[in-house]
Amino acid sequence: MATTNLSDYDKNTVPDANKFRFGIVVSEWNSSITEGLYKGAYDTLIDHGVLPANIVRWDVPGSFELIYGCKKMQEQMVNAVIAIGSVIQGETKHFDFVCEGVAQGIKDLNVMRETPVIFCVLTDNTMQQAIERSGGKHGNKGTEAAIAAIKMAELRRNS
Ligand SMILES: Nc1c(NC[C@H](O)[C@H](O)[C@H](O)CO)[nH]c(=O)[nH]c1=O
Ligand SMILES: CC(=O)[C@@H](O)COP(=O)(O)O
Repeated sequence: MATTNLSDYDKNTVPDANKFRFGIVVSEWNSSITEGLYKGAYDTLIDHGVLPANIVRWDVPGSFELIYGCKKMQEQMVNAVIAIGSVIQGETKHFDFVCEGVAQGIKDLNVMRETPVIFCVLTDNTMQQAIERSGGKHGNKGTEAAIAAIKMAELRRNS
């Protein structure tokens, strides 16, 4: 059963993000998808008061490189990091290893360091599924990730 719309949320539950700075690391693989995710995340951050100058973007070759890119981004003066990628099933088990590796790597960054890293990596069976979740009929996971980033930055500030 497909997920509910990823972009539906109550704006009143989101803290003012004017004081926060965010790093966004974007995979170049399936760039038509990752650019849609990035737009969703960027527009949502701006919508909640983040200044354009406080959004830092780095690109990496593929989703597996998100781990290293986010690790280095955590060393920057940012309140939270968003990892953006799109992994689409091919003919082999490579999909499984990339997806599991990225999920575990980003989990490890959240465990080992203080700056939260938000997992905005689509892991789809088909390109159509990816299209539907990066600005299509199921919304935009980039929007969801930006909201999570703001909430986690606030949690870190208050903890
Ligand atoms: N097939 C996809 C990849 N594969 C590339 C890896 O992420 C990595 O860059 C390579 O193994 C070298 O380390 N990456 C995606 O982001 N999406 C894919 O569908
Ligand atoms: C997820 C991948 O790395 C995938 O695109 C590779 O395709 P294939 O499994 O057909 O080699």
